[in-house]
Amino acid sequence: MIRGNIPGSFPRSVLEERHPALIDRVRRSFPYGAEQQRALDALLIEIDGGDITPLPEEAHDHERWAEWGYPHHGRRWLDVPFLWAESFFYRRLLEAVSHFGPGPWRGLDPFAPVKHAELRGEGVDALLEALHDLGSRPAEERLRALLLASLQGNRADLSFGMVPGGGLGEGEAGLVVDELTAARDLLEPGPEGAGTVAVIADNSGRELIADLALIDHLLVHGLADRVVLHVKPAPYYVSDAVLADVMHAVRRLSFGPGRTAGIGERLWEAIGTDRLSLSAHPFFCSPLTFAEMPADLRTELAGCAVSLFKGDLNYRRLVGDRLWPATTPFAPLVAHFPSPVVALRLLKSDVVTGLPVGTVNRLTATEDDWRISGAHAVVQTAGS
Ligand SMILES: O=P(O)(O)OC[C@H]1O[C@](O)(CO)[C@@H](O)[C@@H]1O
Repeated sequence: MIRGNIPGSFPRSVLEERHPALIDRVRRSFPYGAEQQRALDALLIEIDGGDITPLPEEAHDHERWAEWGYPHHGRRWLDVPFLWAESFFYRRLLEAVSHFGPGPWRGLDPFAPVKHAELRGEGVDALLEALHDLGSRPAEERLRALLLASLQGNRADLSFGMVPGGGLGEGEAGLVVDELTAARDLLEPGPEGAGTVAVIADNSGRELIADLALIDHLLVHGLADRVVLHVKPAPYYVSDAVLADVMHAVRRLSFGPGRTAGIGERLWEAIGTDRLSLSAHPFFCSPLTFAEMPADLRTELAGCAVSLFKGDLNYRRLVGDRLWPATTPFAPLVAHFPSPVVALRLLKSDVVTGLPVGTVNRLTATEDDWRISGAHAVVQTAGS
């Protein structure tokens, strides 16, 4: 189990450096009132070597977190499982800024300014242009490009596979595991039709726009009869998509150049007819792994033809947030999942599975931070 108590480790740097910096950034995002400022001060002190305190009893999800939090309350943030510590940190941050409170701050996304800046930025302009250009390429080529665009959505350079990898001769998009062909095979309709595809979203902005373009392609080309896009029910891990971000992204597409406007319009209509459904289950802001997901969500996902997992955090929750030897086979680790799986993931944390031994040796010999740098990626599949 990954924890933050190893000096020099990645999780430790997240808990000791990124989280305090994030509190600072949230303070600069909105002119919060004195009550919120005091609560942020208290959280800052607590995460700096203090003991974890539970949510206040009046919090709507106090009971749920009391259950999930047992037995971590009262321990140091560094000593509890990293996934739990990160999840609870975001929940506490929302508490500090009165996100669920009865007052005027209720519902304000503390990360909205960051998200909106990205949506207005040049990266999104470039992506929209690229999506327009992509429309003239053959459908088969487009699917591959869209899967790669979705994979690389949170990378700086979005040029559909033209991005150089980690300089290790990995070929397209820095892939250290490339099961794109198997992913496309899984998306082929069966004799009874294509069925429902679940997309487990990650970040808003560029990544979500690329995901939405992929979803449009699946619907237009009959690779999905219906798509369910699973987003977070509350702001989480800074840029993770919530429902409002989907709306902003669809509007951005609708007002985009050339063919991208058509993508936005089709998605708008698909939402209105439930061919594209939006879901925001509480599980997605919980500290649980997919092996522990509640029965209602498990039943829903079991009915899907394919579940497409985006990003690092979803990957950690899929295989378990553990220091697996990087050669541990991927498929058996996700055998608990009730539908076939496609994972599109940049490597941004210590959790890695399914790598060939030669690749692990090569990466270990040449780069200290290959697990966390985001320079490498995997497309992994399981199930049939
Ligand atoms: O947006 P992604 O791809 O899920 O990445 C988020 C990652 O960032 C971190 O929170 C580190 O800040 C990781 O722990 C996490 O897995």
